Amino acid sequence: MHFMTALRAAWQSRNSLLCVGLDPYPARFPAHLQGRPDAILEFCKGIVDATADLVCCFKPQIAYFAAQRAEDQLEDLIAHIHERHPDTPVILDAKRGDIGSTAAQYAVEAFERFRADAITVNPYMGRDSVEPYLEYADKGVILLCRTSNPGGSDLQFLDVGGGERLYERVARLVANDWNGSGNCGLVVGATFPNEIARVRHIVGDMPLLVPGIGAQGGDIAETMQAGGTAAGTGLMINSSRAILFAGSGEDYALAARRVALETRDAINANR
Ligand SMILES: O=C(O)c1cc(=O)[nH]c(=O)n1[C@@H]1O[C@H](COP(=O)(O)O)[C@@H](O)[C@H]1O
Repeated sequence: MHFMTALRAAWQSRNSLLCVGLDPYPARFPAHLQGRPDAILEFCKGIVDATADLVCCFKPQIAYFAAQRAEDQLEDLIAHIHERHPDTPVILDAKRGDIGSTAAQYAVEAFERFRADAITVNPYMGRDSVEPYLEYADKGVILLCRTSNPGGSDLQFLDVGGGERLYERVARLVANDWNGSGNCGLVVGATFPNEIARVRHIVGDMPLLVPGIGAQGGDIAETMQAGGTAAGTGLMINSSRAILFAGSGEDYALAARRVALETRDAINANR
């Protein structure tokens, strides 16, 4: 199924705009999982199974798996999500960016090896560097636009002419030129609600991945006001650490579910 079709269906069926980010950090795992060779997979499966009915998508961050030599566990985790929660799209957060021939290999890695439904991509190297992902017309390609970190302003806020800022140019380019297959989305941080509103104005109803609530302190109400569409959807609002590490005991998945539920409900209260 097309990523966008699956996302829209999940927004409706789950009544949720929440994306749970899967950033497994072994030092924060509960004691009963510490030291197990499959700890990353088991930790993430616990979170996924406890929260799947509350989310519109999951977003594993590849660095947390690669740093632990656990790419095989990432493959197994995504297979588990497809098998047990088939209506829940998976965004592989990899923020790739390279020349076309190399990008083609990254696209194979994301969509064929890991079987992700969407990937995050850095647009800085331009259209030909993004083309190999766009060619997978049923997969989502989610481009960094206005990132949540403070240093994002160093470049993304530069005036690229006529008062237009770089992140606005990215939004305009993606909406007008790169989205021929309707499979593009943009990343805009919850820590910058004014920019979420600017991007929403530029791109219409295009889905926005919005990290930055929870551990980074972004405001849910401001995010919703700035980025929600007329239909009350259009957003994948990501929270990782605040949900993953809500508890530190054997019942960590229950604690994660409690925070995921609160977060989903806080989002819905502002739709
Ligand atoms: O592309 C992303 O997901 C992303 C973009 C961005 O601008 N800021 C950002 O925090 N992220 C990711 O979103 C997640 C945020 O995690 P928490 O701050 O723990 O909720 C991490 O996986 C980041 O890598």
